[in-house]
Amino acid sequence: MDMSTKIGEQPEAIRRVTKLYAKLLIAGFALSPIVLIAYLYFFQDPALKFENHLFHEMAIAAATLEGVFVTYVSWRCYQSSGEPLLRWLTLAFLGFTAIYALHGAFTGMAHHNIWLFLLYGPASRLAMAILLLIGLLSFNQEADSPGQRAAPRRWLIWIAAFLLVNILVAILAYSPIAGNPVVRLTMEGGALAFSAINVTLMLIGRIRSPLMTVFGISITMFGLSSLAFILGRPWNHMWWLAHAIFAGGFFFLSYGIIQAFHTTRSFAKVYSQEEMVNRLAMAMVKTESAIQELQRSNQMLAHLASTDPLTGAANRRHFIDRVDAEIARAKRDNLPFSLLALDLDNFKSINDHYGHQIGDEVLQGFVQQSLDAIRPYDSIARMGGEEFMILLPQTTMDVAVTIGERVRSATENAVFESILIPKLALTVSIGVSQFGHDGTSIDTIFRAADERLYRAKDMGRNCVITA
Ligand SMILES: Nc1nc2c(ncn2[C@@H]2O[C@H](COP(=O)(O)OP(=O)(O)OP(=O)(O)O)[C@@H](O)[C@H]2O)c(=O)[nH]1
Repeated sequence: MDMSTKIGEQPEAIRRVTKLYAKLLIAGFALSPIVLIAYLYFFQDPALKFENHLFHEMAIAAATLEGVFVTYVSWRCYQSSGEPLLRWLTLAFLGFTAIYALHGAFTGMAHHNIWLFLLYGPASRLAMAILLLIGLLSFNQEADSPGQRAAPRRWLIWIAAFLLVNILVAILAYSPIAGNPVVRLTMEGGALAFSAINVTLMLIGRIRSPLMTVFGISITMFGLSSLAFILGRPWNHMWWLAHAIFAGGFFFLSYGIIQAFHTTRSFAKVYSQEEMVNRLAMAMVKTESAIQELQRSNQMLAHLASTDPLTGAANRRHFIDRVDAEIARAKRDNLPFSLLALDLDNFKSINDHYGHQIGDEVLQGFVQQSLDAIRPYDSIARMGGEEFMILLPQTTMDVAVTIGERVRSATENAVFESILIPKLALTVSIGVSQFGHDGTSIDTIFRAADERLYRAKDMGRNCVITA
């Protein structure tokens, strides 16, 4: 076997054939009761009966309990998702249970008034088929608001409607037309027709999420059970088979409800490929934005860790890293670079005269002025207090002096806009060193620049010293 063949890379023909096969399987499964119906129709004597009241009562009691349980689980799903389809499913189960229970309850009345016993069956299936069709028509409609979901009024109106149906069926059972075959056939045929419409609409609408497929198969079974009820007669085998087919559909649909309950609580959306792809895409977008956010935070942290918070200049540690890198580069490419050590003159007196706040603003203004005076690839760092350093890559001493001079005169002539105090005299003393000329280690070039800075101070400040 070729292990390199990946999923999704199957030949088109196989893909198509297997898809068609899957569709046929679903259709075959949904329609399989036809075989049983046909078997009884052609090979069984319709006069054969199994009239067992107790068995019927017990079966319908079990069906009623099942109906109550499925109604409850659907209702819980609806409360959670607000999906209109689930509201209608809940009502369909509730209506069916409320009406069908009487079919069981009146089993004993079968000999007294057969219609009182019989008509509740088709009535319950008709009500359920109508509600299930309305449910399908609400497929993918917007979810009900939490307020709408909880409102008891709606539910009470529906319960009243189902009780009214029960009363109407009783009235019908005692009316002269009760025995007219049209009555039962209209109800049972109606249930069959609504189920057929339901499945047809699903096929036309190409609604085929896995749970909706369960829905479609169940509705097909409900339709077929109505067909069997039409063909059957009370207590004969076709009639019992009809019960069994209906129960099969009911159980299968309840399986779908339970799946919804354990996953999204939304019948239409659970397991839908579209939904899963959407969720995956949403998760990916979230992950991506989280990663971007993380990267931004990391950059921010790196920036904070490497800059002086007051002036925005690099801090001492970061500057040392840069100089180290520059030393490595200079050694490798045999290129010069220079350093300026700067110290603001008589800065203490600025603080003393104008206050610390103004002193801070002067420091910030000085960094901005210096950035304007140096080249884009030069960098300035605050080494502490009012001491700064400038790294001048690929720069010899004479160029460094020119740049230092530019910084010095810019400082001397600066009018710090943020400062409202006129005639604030600010000057800077600068010592220059050059890698190679003054040594090849960070210590020696730092020391050389510092020594020249002190000499500049000694020589009366506001000057650039190189030796
Ligand atoms: N406003 C402000 N002042 C600072 C800051 N860091 C250090 N200083 C002040 O900078 C002054 C440095 O004074 P000194 O070291 O005596 O030097 P100077 O007054 O600049 O005199 P010379 O360097 O000899 O020209 C001190 O008054 C410090 O308080 C700061 O972040 N903000």
